[in-house]
Amino acid sequence: MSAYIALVPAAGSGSRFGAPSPKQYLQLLGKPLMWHTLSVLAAVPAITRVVVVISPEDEWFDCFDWAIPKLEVLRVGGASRAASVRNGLAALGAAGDDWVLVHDAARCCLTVPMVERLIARVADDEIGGLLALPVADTVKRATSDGHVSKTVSREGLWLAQTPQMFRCAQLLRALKDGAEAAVTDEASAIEMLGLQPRLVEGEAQNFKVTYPADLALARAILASSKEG
Ligand SMILES: Nc1ccn([C@@H]2O[C@H](COP(=O)(O)OP(=O)(O)OP(=O)(O)O)[C@@H](O)[C@H]2O)c(=O)n1
Ligand SMILES: C[C@](O)(CO)[C@H](O)COP(=O)(O)O
Repeated sequence: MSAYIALVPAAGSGSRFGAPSPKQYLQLLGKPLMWHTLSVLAAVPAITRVVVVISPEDEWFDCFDWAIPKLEVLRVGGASRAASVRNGLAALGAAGDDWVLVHDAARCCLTVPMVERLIARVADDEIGGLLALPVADTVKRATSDGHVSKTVSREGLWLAQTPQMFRCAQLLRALKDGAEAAVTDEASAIEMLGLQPRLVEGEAQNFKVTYPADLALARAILASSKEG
């Protein structure tokens, strides 16, 4: 039987957030932000390993007591998200047909049901798939000076989230085939092989903490989920 392995790229610097430490280590309800992310993945019964990829120069990870079951750390992060994922996959020691669920450290409001929905919808799929959200607003293309050049049909447009779930060997091949420079997510690399990943409905709360204002929203969501 194929295993399900969570791989969490966490080697980014959080330049858009602009905090003194990378955003994945900011305090959120008394824990580092990515503690919430890793805890959810570890709580999914089907997932047997939760592997976090940090930078070789990371000076923060060892400052915290993570106390998360199934957690492993690899200090093989690269210069881009895709390089961190590729290096992590290469170092995993997984079987080629194992499933890897790549999830951004910075998407800390993920829930167990979201992950289970992805697994249930994709496990029988040949290729794999990802959580994503259908675009709900009117979409504008901008001119270079910030005016509307045209309104784009939202029909068939989705916003990619994570986890993104693929077979280990196929994803590694996709990321090795020179795709790394061109892709911002795993699905794009798979698409470059001519394949069509499955889209599975995500949720708005599974947003990526990117800018400072995002932290208050993440705090509110996590606090209310603990109250309920
Ligand atoms: N070289 C990199 C760059 C990013 N990431 C990870 O990829 C995820 C999504 O990236 P993003 O939100 O863009 O994070 P940063 O690169 O840290 O942010 P920024 O682009 O603002 O610098 C994050 O969990 C981040 O830590 C990574 O592992 N290795
Ligand atoms: C993978 C991703 O989360 C999909 O939306 C996203 O592309 C990663 O963040 P980045 O800002 O593109 O690095």
